[in-house]
Amino acid sequence: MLELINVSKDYFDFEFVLKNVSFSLKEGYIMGLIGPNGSGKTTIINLIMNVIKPTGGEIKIFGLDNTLENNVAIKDKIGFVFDKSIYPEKLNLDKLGYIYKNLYSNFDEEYFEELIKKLKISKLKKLGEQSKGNQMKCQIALALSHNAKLILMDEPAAGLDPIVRRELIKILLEYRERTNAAILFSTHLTEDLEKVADYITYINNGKLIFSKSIEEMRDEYKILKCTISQSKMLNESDFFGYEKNEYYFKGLFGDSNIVIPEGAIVENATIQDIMYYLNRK
Ligand SMILES: Nc1ncnc2c1ncn2[C@@H]1O[C@H](COP(=O)(O)OP(=O)(O)OP(=O)(O)O)[C@@H](O)[C@H]1O
Repeated sequence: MLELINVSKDYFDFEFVLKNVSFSLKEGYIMGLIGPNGSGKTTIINLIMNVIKPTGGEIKIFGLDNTLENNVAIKDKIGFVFDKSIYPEKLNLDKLGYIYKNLYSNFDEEYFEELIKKLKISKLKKLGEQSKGNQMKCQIALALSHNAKLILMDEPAAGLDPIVRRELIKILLEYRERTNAAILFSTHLTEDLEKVADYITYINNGKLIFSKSIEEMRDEYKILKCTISQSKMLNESDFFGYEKNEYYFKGLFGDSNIVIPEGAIVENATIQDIMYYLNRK
């Protein structure tokens, strides 16, 4: 469905913003794209959308090279949300719905109306007169309105309140159920991903750190918490990252052979723990 093979991007030939990134996503699965600010998430989404060109590597969508000659066929089946609204501010959802109906071969008017109701947005208010969160909701309704088989979303939950974020998760799960689409979305809101993602792809500094299923991640990364005196018997180099002060030690590890000090607590790492401690190497 979506495959990135050794994709690299640099600007002005000197600084790589992405280096040899490879991962794939199958239909019917939801993948969260995570990474610190400036790590390359938006660049990846823009490359998949063919808005910018890679310096090296290949991107395949529905088995087709995402180059210009396949652009129309591919775009027809992609629903997208960018981190900033790309539509003229004087348009409203009513007009945009009309444009989408003419642009996409599978526009579903009934479902579009349903989404507008669920997201509680106005069809008639101009985009420029709507709050940032509501502009995002408009993009989401449009992205899901035409039976796209691949949904790409760059920070769709940014600026949404917690209630709407929950609704968005429900909508994405329902959409996947309806269409068996693949959904890739970038976010800093890792607790949302715990609820919805099947796979996590972690980018840091333009490099792929991992692309794994949530189950693999849970098996592979654990958190150990103990007092500083209990930690004396630990080998700190066994940890991907850790923090300690004069009272406690907390670290991320993966090796099931490490000896756990008596009284220490071992628990599953959250996505946020994994990002945080891998960054503290
Ligand atoms: N047009 C450009 N010219 C030069 N460098 C660019 C350009 N666009 C992006 N970059 C650089 O590419 C790197 C990755 O940026 P990108 O926007 O993909 O990160 P991100 O992971 O989406 O960040 P954030 O979480 O802050 O949105 C950054 O260092 C950025 O400065």
